[in-house]
Amino acid sequence: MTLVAGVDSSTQSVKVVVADAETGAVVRSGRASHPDGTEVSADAWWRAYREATADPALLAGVEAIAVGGQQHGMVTLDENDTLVRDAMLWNDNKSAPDAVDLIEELGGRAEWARQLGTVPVASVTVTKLRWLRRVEPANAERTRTVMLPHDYLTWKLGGGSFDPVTDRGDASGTGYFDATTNRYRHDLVELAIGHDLNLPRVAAPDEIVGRTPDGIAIAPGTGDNMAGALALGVGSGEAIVSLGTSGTAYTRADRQSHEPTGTVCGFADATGRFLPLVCTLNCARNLEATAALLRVDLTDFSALAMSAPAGAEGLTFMPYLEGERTPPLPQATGELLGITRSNLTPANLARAAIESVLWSLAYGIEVLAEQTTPVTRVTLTGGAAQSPAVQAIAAAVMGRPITVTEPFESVAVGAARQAAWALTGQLPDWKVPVTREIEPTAADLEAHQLISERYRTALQQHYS
Ligand SMILES: Nc1ncnc2c1ncn2[C@@H]1O[C@H](COP(=O)(O)OP(=O)(O)O)[C@@H](O)[C@H]1O
Ligand SMILES: O=C(CO)[C@@H](O)[C@H](O)COP(=O)(O)O
Repeated sequence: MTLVAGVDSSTQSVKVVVADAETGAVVRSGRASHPDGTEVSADAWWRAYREATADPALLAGVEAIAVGGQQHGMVTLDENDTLVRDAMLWNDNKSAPDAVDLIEELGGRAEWARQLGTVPVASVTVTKLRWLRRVEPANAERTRTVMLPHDYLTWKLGGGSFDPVTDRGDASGTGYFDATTNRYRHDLVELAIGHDLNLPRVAAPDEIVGRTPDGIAIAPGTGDNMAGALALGVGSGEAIVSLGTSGTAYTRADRQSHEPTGTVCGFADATGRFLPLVCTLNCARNLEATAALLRVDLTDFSALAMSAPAGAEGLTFMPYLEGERTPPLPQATGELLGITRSNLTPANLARAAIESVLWSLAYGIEVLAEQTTPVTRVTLTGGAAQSPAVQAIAAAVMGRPITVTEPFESVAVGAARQAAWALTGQLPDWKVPVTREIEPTAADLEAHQLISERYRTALQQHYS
């Protein structure tokens, strides 16, 4: 059996899978945690990867490897290739004012959307470069190279034996790469940080970019959402919804999107096409926080939520506990609305927490659908997609048929699939493990209307 490995270096943890290159069946896996916080040393990810792969049996016999990584994080290196400072992650909001400045300097939101397909928000790397220049000018001055989290790990895997590389998918989230021409926009790097920087070479998706010291072939890797898309395959009319630290919803497209409000990010996928995507900052951790408040574990939290009626008897949980990216409310905080003496129950609160994070993504899907093609089906992935309540409530909040897969590490498996592609020269035909299809009932469709209207109104009234 030919073995390949895939790595998911995401916000909260690193997961490594080893799979059969022909079928994609996972034969071994490992994981380790990442430090908390929105600024993290890139070396902590490397240490976590080494911890996850410490058992020599894990990677024994593996012929190729690739990394899928959390998007956008700014990793800066000086002229000696030493880290300048901790990486600023996609969920660090400090560069929100820098996003506003950069939008204005290029001529407004519509102009960014026209030129790059993405309107910068604090998540996007280009705004972090500007933040560095504004807040830490000495660090900006020292910076010679900028790369993304997956680029750094890929480079570390090779032991520095090749120049840094990236791929078109992850590069498309930097705010200084044009995925239509497949060229970097060095002018935007200069606009942001004040001087030009070395940027990783954009490798082809099926390229072997180097080897580990043990001789394992290294594929270019990609962003975590692009790797997830590679594992799940995005069918026509389908949106994938990933419920991890971030909530994301994305579809597949043959052309770049130019959505001028910035709700849809015009990213590229890992195969040469496009991956229009909507991302929220408040997702699985809101559920964790609510479960902690209710003093229940995630299993009991799920049961509690399912014991409440759809709509949580009017309890409305505005989910912006960490500010928000979509809609762009970086300074917002959450609110609990519509509280009455009778509806303030643990069950309704659990249900409202789930309805709210799913509603944010349902709202994003409506905008995605307007920009691309009608969305007729939603596939759930990511940690919180394992919750039975999330699965059941998704049909009501999204108002669409929901596909739920068996628990599987889609990002790591997608990275492994890219590794198999680079190794064999052919993108292998791996099966997606579907568990079940949930058709929305008439009651779900009614709940969908009610929840959409209630949350839309609350957003307009309380956050505009
Ligand atoms: N059964 C569950 N119910 C709700 N949340 C869950 C469940 N299982 C895992 N999670 C949450 O999923 C998150 C991890 O998902 P993951 O997709 O691995 O995130 P990331 O890729 O951002 O690190 C954690 O916040 C965890 O609490
Ligand atoms: O910023 C985005 C997408 O634009 C996030 O989706 C990050 O890529 C982090 O992903 P997770 O760690 O939540 O999977």
